[in-house]
Amino acid sequence: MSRIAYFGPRGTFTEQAARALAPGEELLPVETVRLAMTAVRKGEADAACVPIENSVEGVVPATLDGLSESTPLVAVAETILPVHFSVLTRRGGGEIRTVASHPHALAQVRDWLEANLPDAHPVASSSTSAAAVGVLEGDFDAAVCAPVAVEHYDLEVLATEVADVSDAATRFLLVRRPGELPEPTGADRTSVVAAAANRTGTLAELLTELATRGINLTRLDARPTRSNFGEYRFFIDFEGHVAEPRVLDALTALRRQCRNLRFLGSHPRADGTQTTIESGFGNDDFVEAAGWAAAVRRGDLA
Ligand SMILES: O=C(O)C(=O)C[C@]1(C(=O)O)C=C[C@@H](O)C=C1
Repeated sequence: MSRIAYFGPRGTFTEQAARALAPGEELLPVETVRLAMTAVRKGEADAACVPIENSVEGVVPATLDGLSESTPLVAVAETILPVHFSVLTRRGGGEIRTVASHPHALAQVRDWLEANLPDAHPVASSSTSAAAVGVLEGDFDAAVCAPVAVEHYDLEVLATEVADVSDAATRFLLVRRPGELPEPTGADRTSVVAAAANRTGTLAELLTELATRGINLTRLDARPTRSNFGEYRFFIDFEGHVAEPRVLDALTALRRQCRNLRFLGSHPRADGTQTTIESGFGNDDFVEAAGWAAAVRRGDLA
């Protein structure tokens, strides 16, 4: 049985994601995204489940930073969960003066809080279920949580299906130490992080390497390198799998442009969207062209 560390404590959306990504495996709740990754790096867990991006609030910075620091980890699977919250309070609790949750969660229920708990003060907690623990312990009066939290914490449900954007969703990754890659499926995502040099056109050069190979981007984010003010790491997700000749060709070109490039994995997309391949950019086109060039090199052209 594998051991899967996840961003906890028990009752987070990430726990739900971990159950979906690793059914039947042993789950290990840890306090932060970073500690979940550290558990994998140290060999205390085989994989970690972490949130990567939300359709309303965007990326989870702790996950991007965790993927670019220390020793490499690669994403081997992902899942997308719809995000509707439950608001939990202490049993028989009185006035609600503070309402706690993960900052990503609070940002997704701002309108609801304004309309329903206008006098409650929002307080950031390390995760949605850490907020539930805080309510139990008397630190806050209400918590905005994943619906499963109520199964773990003896709290009263004040509201369910709370979401300012009704079809909000969060994507989660399962990350491991580098090893065998998942097989390509035709609906895959490849991720890299590049610390590009601070000079004119570097980002444009990297993106051009993908564009000229007909590779569609699915996400682009920047995070500061933390060493020099104004220097960034670019997190680039794109369609395709590194087992495909055109993607491997693009990756090789990115590495040529940027020595500080980290491969973050190729894995099936949770939404099942097939890779769009325009005419002339197919894997067969790349193989045929490479064969032709090799023949030229050998002097074999008829
Ligand atoms: O705290 C949790 O329950 C989490 O799993 C984290 C997280 C996030 O960071 O995006 C996951 C889903 C929701 O969007 C809100 C919080």
